[in-house]
Amino acid sequence: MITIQKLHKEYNNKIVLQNVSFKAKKGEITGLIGPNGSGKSTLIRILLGLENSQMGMALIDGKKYSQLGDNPFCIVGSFLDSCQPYPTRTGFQHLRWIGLACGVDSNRCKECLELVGLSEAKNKKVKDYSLGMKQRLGLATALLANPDILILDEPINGLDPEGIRWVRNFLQAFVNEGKTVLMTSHYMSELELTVDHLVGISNGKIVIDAPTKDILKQFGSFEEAYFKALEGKEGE
Ligand SMILES: Nc1ncnc2c1ncn2[C@@H]1O[C@H](COP(=O)(O)OP(=O)(O)OP(=O)(O)O)[C@@H](O)[C@H]1O
Repeated sequence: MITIQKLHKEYNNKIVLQNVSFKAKKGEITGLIGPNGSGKSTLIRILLGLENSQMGMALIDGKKYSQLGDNPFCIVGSFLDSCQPYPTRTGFQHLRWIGLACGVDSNRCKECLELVGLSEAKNKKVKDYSLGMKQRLGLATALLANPDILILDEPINGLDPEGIRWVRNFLQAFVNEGKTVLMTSHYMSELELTVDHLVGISNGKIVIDAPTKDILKQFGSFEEAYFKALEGKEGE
């Protein structure tokens, strides 16, 4: 489980996250939406120990990332849009390099390439991968140490419909094993099909935190729910 509790973050006196609290539960895909600059990536970076917050907590199974032990990759796998593989390495070399850092052997690297459908492209250089192939490689990297939790920043960005469908099916099978996913995306209608729970953020504040089925029952779509929630906040 991922627990975000009263998180507060400022950069140069500009508030980016304000009293943000929510949970991403086991057995569920939780989607995090919000416009550009609303604080989604900052929240994820805090969760992964790449940034500090001024107040509040971001916990993975009750612990800060830095308290997860010698091999946090076994507990949580992540995919950050900003982390690009070295372009002249092959897909396999990229995984092998990360695998060596987290105690994973070359068979598991091959297995992960197979899982994401990149076996045939394993000896191709990353610079020759399409965007969709790079996204798949990012997912393979997150899965390398067989974690129970995935934290994915924009995993479907730029994917074609087949790729998006593949990621959806993959993540749903992942949480059906009792695992946890937290993912961000701008594609609201795709998230309707993918996530079990939605958290909406605007100007660093939570504006939605509800199960998908309740949102769709009440508003018909994530888009309607999100913009209604913003109207509600404007009136406060
Ligand atoms: N290292 C930093 N120093 C100063 N300001 C930052 C830094 N990182 C992020 N910000 C600011 O924090 C705000 C939130 O950025 P963040 O990247 O978290 O938003 P986001 O919701 O992920 O946006 P997007 O959807 O465009 O990826 C933005 O105003 C951004 O300029």
